[in-house]
Amino acid sequence: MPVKLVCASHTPMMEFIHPPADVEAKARQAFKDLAADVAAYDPEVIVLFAPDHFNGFFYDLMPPFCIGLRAACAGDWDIGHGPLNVPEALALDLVQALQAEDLDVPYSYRMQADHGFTQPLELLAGSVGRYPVIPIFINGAARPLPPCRRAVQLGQAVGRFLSQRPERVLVIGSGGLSHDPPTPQFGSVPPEIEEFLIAGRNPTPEARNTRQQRVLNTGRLLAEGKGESLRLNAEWDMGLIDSFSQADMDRFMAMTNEEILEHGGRGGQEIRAWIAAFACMQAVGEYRTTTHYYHPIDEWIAGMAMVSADSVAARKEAQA
Ligand SMILES: O=C(O)CCc1cccc(O)c1O
Ligand SMILES: [Fe+2]
Repeated sequence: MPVKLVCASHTPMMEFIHPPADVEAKARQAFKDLAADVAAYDPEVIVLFAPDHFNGFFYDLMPPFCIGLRAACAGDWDIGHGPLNVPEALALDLVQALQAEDLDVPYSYRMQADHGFTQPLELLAGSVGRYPVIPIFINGAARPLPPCRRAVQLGQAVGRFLSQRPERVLVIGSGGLSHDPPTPQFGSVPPEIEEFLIAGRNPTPEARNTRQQRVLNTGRLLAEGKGESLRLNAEWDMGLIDSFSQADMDRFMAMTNEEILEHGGRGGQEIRAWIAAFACMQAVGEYRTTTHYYHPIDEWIAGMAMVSADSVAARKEAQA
């Protein structure tokens, strides 16, 4: 029944390209401090909302959401390998609880979890397999995207399910405040890239490397004030954090894809993961947030933020 939330940006570029040393040190320390909080909380299960980046989900069958009943690391950016520790019976119960609420949620017995999932598990939970985790994919990359209000509704329904459960739960939302990585967009790319977007699972190491170099190059250019990618937008990001802190779900129910793209860039669409996570938290009860970190880090193409939330009831108990 107790639920704690952590939402954080991800950026697999962390091990490959470096911002000024003091910026990097503070970001890493903030992740370490949060990981210590997570270890102290000692979750019995993690519910992880995260996007994919054409590593595990493709246009041959693109769901708006997907609950992993079994899942393994996709292997992109060399983060994590092998299976996630999914509590299969509990995940199946969740699917059925959502169905009972008329939410037609897709599920998978062979989900590939990319860095959207694996990086927060490594940074916040110590390793991919450390705690039982129910991975919930939210499409934030493949247009047409599910409306933000669907992420609110999904999150709330997951929260209602968790309210009925005895486990100590950590809810994680992974990804995007403002950032604009060079993820190819169907409709404006040549046929061979379209083919990749439709059926590009399990690429060769060479293909993976080519893609990653392109992302790293975009980071280099952004840090030099060059390139095509949208600048990071601290004002937009702080506004989002503020809305989450106020549990302003009305804003997210009405948030449009165009608005996100304009202010937050292509990667900004990943905000759906935070939206679902906070909607989940809100359905469990009143909460208070703590902003642990924010800094726009060009080299990492990330409005890098870390925010946690604890339920007011749990805080009162802790004080008593
Ligand atoms: O691998 C990719 O295609 C994109 C990697 C990537 C980079 C910066 C921020 C992100 O959120 C992200 O996902
Ligand atoms: Fe991402």
